[in-house]
Amino acid sequence: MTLEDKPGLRRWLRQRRRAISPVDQHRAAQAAAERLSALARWRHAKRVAVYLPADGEMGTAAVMDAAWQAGKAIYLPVIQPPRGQHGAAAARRAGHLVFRRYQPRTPLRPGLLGIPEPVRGAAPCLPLAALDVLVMPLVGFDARGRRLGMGGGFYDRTLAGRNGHRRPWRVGLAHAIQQIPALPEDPWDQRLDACVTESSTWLW
Ligand SMILES: Nc1nc2c(c(=O)[nH]1)N(C=O)[C@@H](CNc1ccc(C(=O)N[C@@H](CCC(=O)O)C(=O)O)cc1)CN2
Ligand SMILES: Nc1ncnc2c1ncn2[C@@H]1O[C@H](COP(=O)(O)OP(=O)(O)OP(=O)(O)O)[C@@H](O)[C@H]1O
Repeated sequence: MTLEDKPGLRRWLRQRRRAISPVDQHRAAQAAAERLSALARWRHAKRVAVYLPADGEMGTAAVMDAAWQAGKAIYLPVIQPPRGQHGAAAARRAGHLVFRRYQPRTPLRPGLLGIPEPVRGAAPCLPLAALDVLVMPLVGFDARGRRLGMGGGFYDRTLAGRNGHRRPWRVGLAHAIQQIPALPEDPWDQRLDACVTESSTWLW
């Protein structure tokens, strides 16, 4: 495997992430939540998008509890297939994300790729530009803020073409073992503004 091989890197990093024990997962998520809560951009944010962890991703329960307690509104990503099309295959090809409000009692249902999402109608949608902070899940990141995701291209497509607009601050949340020296970068890849792990805070 070379560092240019995104699918190989993804498999290897996902395996490492899944191998973290539940106790270590919990400890790491607490530590990462404290680090994130200390950042000024986070403290000043009123509307934040988070994710529900899957496949060993850094946990977000502590982050969400802290956000609710601080009076922030939380939003979760919902996969949208391209206009006029349906199903997981269409979503994978050209889908993007919208963000739905999530409160402690909002009903969830598995979305097109199996990750739970607030059900339609139960929660209002917010345009990306109205979010102050976008907490992004990731498979890998490097020392320059490049991000490797699960491979759907959803965050990349959702953020594409928004560089001149008001845009949320993009912070990755990850385990330290997800950092690698240098990731390959494709022209459509969207970089992180910051990344928080259980042991470090990176600001770019
Ligand atoms: N927690 C979390 N939520 C998220 C993302 C994410 O990366 N993490 N996404 C970031 O884009 C979007 C979902 N993207 C996804 C991309 C690929 C797979 C995936 O490959 N899942 C299975 C196969 C499931 C299937 O095909 O039905 C797998 O793990 O192999 C899942 C979600 C929105 N929500
Ligand atoms: N702005 C875009 N316009 C069109 N296609 C895009 C765009 N961004 C990404 N894609 C497509 O999405 C696919 C997956 O991209 P990539 O492997 O970089 O995903 P990822 O960053 O790992 O996933 P995610 O953002 O969902 O976490 C690529 O094949 C690419 O063609």
